[in-house]
Amino acid sequence: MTSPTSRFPLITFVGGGNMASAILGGLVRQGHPVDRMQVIEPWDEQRARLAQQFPGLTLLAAAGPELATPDLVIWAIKPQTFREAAAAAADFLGHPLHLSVAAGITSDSIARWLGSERIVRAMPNTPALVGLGMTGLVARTAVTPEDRTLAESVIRTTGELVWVSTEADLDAVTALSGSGPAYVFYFLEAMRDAGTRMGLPPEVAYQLAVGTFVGAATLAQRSGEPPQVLRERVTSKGGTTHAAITSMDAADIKGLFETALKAAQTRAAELGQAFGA
Ligand SMILES: NC(=O)C1=CN([C@@H]2O[C@H](COP(=O)(O)OP(=O)(O)OC[C@H]3O[C@@H](n4cnc5c(N)ncnc54)[C@H](O)[C@@H]3O)[C@@H](O)[C@H]2O)C=CC1
Ligand SMILES: O=C(O)[C@@H]1CCC=N1
Repeated sequence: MTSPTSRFPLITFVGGGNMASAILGGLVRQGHPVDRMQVIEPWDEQRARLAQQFPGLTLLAAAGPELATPDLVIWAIKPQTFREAAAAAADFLGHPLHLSVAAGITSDSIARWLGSERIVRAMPNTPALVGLGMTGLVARTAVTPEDRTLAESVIRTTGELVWVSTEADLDAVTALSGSGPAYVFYFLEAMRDAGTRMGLPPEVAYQLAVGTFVGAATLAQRSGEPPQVLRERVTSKGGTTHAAITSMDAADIKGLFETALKAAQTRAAELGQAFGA
């Protein structure tokens, strides 16, 4: 007999860490039944955590015959362990769509390991945990429009998405929005610490910094105006902002930022080479 929830695709996660939890959370929030999802996660403590967070979820310590039936397999493991996990799963797999969130690992490698061409690569970010993720996606040529729709429907539960044309573009996405939340947290630390050195209590400095990021990002999103216009509106002639931006320009913060992002992009390609096939 057909289960009343069987209209939902059956999804298996390989790896049940941060990213898998973020996507699982998004799916559950949007009403995807837990009995249409399963997770392969070898670490006992992490399985216990998932069991508590998502009661009723099927949790498996290793790949097995359960992998024959899913419509979608989400690879949410580290680039370093992907090859080993793929080897352990390959013999059990049916013919699902594969969605990988691993940084750097190319779809050529994944296709070779899994013997499948139906591969979408995604680069999400951790704000997916609160439904405000930003994900870049790229599809291998064999991926059908229906496959794209399935991948989109899953990722959309975690926030916004954009499709890019090439896997090289996905390395740039990785450097920009994949790693990007860490840059924001880094600035939050710097602003909190600077505020504290200027005499504010740390918690007040931190509250001001977070509120400023949320407010400025929301303003940029809603106004649709270019960031330099928004910046100029803050910058009074001969005023305080001008003093700060002049100091940042003198230190070439924008140039340093570009160097940093290019380092992340290069690292994504290196991970693909080092841990791919
Ligand atoms: N954390 C982030 O901000 C982002 C991470 N990513 C990518 O997501 C992937 C996963 O990252 P996280 O979730 O942060 O890592 P994580 O370390 O939180 O999760 C990985 C999980 O995989 C499990 N695992 C290890 N070997 C396994 C195997 N053979 N089979 C099944 N599971 C296995 C580990 O026990 C762990 O729980 C990485 O490839 C990373 O590049 C992508 C975007 C953002
Ligand atoms: O740092 C990393 O390698 C992963 C990919 C993007 C964010 N975290």
